[in-house]
Amino acid sequence: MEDKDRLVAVKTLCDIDEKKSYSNIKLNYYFKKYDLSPVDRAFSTEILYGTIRWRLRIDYVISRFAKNGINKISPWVLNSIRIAIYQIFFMDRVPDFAAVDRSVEIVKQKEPRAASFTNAVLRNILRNKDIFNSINVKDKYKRLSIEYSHPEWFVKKFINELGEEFTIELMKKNNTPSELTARVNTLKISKEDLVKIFESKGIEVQNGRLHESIIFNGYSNIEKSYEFNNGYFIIQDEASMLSSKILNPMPSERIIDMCSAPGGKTTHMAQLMTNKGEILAFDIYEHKLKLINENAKKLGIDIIKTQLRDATLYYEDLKDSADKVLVDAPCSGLGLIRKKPEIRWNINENSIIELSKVQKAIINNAAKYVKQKGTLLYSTCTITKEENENIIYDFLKNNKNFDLIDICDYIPKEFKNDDCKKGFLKLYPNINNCDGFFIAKFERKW
Ligand SMILES: C[S@@+](CC[C@H](N)C(=O)[O-])C[C@H]1O[C@@H](n2cnc3c(N)ncnc32)[C@H](O)[C@@H]1O
Repeated sequence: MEDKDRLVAVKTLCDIDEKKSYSNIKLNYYFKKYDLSPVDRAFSTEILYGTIRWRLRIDYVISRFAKNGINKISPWVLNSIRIAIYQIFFMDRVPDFAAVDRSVEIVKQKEPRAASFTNAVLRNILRNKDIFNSINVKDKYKRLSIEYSHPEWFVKKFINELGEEFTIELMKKNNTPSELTARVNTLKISKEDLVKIFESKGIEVQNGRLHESIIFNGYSNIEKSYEFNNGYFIIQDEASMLSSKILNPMPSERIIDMCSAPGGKTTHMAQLMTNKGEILAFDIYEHKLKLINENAKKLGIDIIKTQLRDATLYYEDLKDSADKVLVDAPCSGLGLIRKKPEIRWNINENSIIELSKVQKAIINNAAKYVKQKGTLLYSTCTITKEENENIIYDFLKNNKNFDLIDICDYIPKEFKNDDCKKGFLKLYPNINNCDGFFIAKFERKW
């Protein structure tokens, strides 16, 4: 079959819309099914993520040419049109006619009667290319929402909380792909030795901003490498690494990780503990616990004990039992929009409220497992107040035996701001060039 790369992008987009599939999982599934070459995979990936990122802006253009409105267009046809528009406006190397013709061909495969409509809409857009840059909407929030392709509630919420200039910078950054960052597994190899191996293989890596972090320069197949499969490194963002570093687990301590899968932080803590001590790692999904065990095995770690537990429930057997407890809570993930651009379309203000209830339940249980003078760390990969500041201040109100503690010593200058003295750190992609993240550390006083 011809042009499998674009077909894969359309199929993945339809699965995301209709079955709420995860983009990365579906994309990999279709890569294998259609046996795509590395070059085709890169092309599909660019079209897919670009189209998801710019969906609202693209749909605005379509809506100006589709007489009966965008809602009347079937997902197959709509997504075929969307990918063509992405190529026309964002990919200089693709000739306009190729973008149009290929999408018309894809439409023909499933809905031949819609081919002439697709052709007409796309050719009309080509004749009126200026429209992409003339967003004819008076309302400021709506206009910014279209211009930067983020939901309107997101624009309003963050302009109210962080100001217009900051929110625009945040959205601009969210629309750029992130670097591929990895954590060197110092239990198996030093950073210097791993970098030397990569250099000898012509794989470009840069030193990261943390002792154990490195950054790959555009190498997309790194997870197929011998070094990855032998556990010399794991893919992880620096913001996520900071969470374990700030908790500062020590060899021979007993740690509880309340929400641990797939084990990025659990295995990092084990690494910081030089694989000595004990980590109880919980998750609510059995299949996700398997991922932790697989990761730990690959990384040469044997101090992690995975257990199927619901962190919103209280377990008497764990009372006062841990030196340190990590709550890396399930959250809206709005700090990860660069890596998972669809998050912005799947989350709304109600889901944030629902998640904050789960987060409250988890942190309050976690506190009961901390020994006297022990520590509790709360983190999320999101930037909403509801899931971060509100949670920790509510927690302090209900747990008078805990205090926030200064975390400045653990934070390199590129990530630091004055809040570290108060005991927390909020990271933004546009400021810190990492995932959006929140970390707060408490000590149990009595
Ligand atoms: C942010 S992720 C954790 C990421 C992990 N700490 C890491 O660094 O790789 C949140 C995890 O919480 C799990 N989870 C959601 N609800 C839970 C619950 N009630 N109890 C325990 N785990 C839960 C999810 O399955 C998910 O794996």
